[in-house]
Amino acid sequence: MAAPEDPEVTADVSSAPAPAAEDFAKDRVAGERLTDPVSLNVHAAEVSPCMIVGVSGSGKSTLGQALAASLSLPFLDGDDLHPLSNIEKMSRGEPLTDADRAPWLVHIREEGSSTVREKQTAGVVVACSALKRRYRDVLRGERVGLDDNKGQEESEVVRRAGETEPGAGGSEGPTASGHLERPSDLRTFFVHPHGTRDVLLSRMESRKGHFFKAAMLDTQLATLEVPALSGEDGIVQVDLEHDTQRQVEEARAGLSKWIIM
Ligand SMILES: Nc1ncnc2c1ncn2[C@@H]1O[C@H](COP(=O)(O)OP(=O)(O)OP(=O)(O)O)[C@@H](O)[C@H]1O
Ligand SMILES: O=C(O)[C@H](O)[C@@H](O)[C@H](O)[C@H](O)CO
Repeated sequence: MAAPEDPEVTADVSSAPAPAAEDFAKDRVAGERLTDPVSLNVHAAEVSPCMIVGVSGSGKSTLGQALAASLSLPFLDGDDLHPLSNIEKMSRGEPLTDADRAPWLVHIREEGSSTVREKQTAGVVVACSALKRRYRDVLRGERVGLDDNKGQEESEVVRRAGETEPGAGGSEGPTASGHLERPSDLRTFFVHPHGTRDVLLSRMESRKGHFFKAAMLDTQLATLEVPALSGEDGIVQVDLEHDTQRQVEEARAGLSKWIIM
């Protein structure tokens, strides 16, 4: 995958402190669900993650796996990369805050870039809710503040975590371990399956054994900043009600505006 132009690097800093490695669910950490890596036939040096974003139950994992297979790229599921504390919180029916999501978003960006490096692929497809524009900016590798007005204490957590790591250049993004790539190294695109609350609710209610409670759908919808309406670059919206194969075709058609496939 290749992108013709670099996104602008933001000046502000933030993300949250990275939980220790052992805080992340060992059996969920990236790797076991990766598809076999095969490079795309592309003609430029840059590689690109493609993030499938949206509220719970919108079909991110289903579409992400299918799109990854279609593009012969590895797939990562953001749900597999949450710290255990986030899983426990969502299982109790409590929505995550910006401070809960910040280290997770940084971890996803890092896993995406390390997957590309290790598997030597032209990109990676990742399912991740990324409900707000600032979350997507973190996934783009930009330095942004995450602050959901939960009070000074959380803001402070986020601010401290965003302090530049020793040795990090002024234009480099935030990182749990101090080595996130510059945004231009790994340009990011977003595919959003978008549809109605009724369809989302019926999909979630028919899903058994998932940690996410259907009642939290409304908090997700209230939090969602619809990517196509947020003035962002690199956004493809697909119809939630279309079958997966059709969504893959829509996603590929949209991405072809920026990516040589
Ligand atoms: N295009 C589709 N048409 C009909 N059903 C679908 C489609 N895509 C996914 N589903 C179904 O909807 C449910 C949710 O899908 P999926 O788990 O992929 O969503 P998700 O956004 O990854 O959810 P979460 O973030 O909560 O894990 C599943 O039961 C899945 O089989
Ligand atoms: O941002 C969030 O609140 C969370 O990431 C959720 O969206 C879950 O990860 C997922 O969607 C549930 O399956």
